[in-house]
Amino acid sequence: MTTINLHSQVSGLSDGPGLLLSNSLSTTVNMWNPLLPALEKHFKVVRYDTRGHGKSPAPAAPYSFDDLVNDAFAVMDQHGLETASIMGCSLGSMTALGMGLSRPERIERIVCTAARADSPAPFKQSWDDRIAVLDKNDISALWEGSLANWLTPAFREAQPDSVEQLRNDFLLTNPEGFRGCAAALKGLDYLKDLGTMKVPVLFVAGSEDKGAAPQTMQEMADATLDGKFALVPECGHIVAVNNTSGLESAISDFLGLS
Ligand SMILES: O=C(O)CC1=CCC(=O)O1
Repeated sequence: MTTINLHSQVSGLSDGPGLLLSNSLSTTVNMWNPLLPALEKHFKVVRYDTRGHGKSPAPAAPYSFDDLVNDAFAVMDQHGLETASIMGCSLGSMTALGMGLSRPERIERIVCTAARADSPAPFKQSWDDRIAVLDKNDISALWEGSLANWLTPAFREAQPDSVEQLRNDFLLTNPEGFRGCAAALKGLDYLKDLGTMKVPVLFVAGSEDKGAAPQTMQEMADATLDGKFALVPECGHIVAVNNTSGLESAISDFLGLS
């Protein structure tokens, strides 16, 4: 498997325990900005742009979760993290699950926000529909559809600067990167393995998220050997942005932030 050099940033305690942050589809390292102050007091925080996103290169599609997992371990290696906890959002959460399943000895804890673990037919179809749009348009054609589930209407109204930041980063998504990640998402198949997961996992759902609905995530937690579930109220898919303090409360005990 070819290792590619992804864009990453490091902050927080240089000698602290590692925490790797993995972004969702069509976002960048910036999606974690609101949560950083709470994390940097306790961890060496390493965040990276998934391949095809932000400032990272976009190899030719398709990608698999094995590729994304390999990329993430390469980022850990690059920053001298033999072990780390991982927090993801959606695509990044699924990558975190793949890391925990494949090399549990390197992963302390996993926080999955806005995650799914399988790819039923309507989910697969939604990726084919988006790729069909992308065949005829540039990436901006997908923005409004994503935003509708990413952030609650109240947040969008109250925080236009946050929406603008997400939009700017969305437009950095390389179309090849989007296609590659969509292929990985269509092939997502971790649900059957969650019962053998050796790493503790906290699943955090936004109350209004339709793509990774609370019920789906509760079921994932139930299926996971050492799985827990938390609900963040008044919140869509991009939990770290939409309800930062709610996410902070949800992860506080699990990651030892208090
Ligand atoms: O972007 C979306 O609409 C939902 C999503 C699926 C995978 C991911 O990272 O976000």
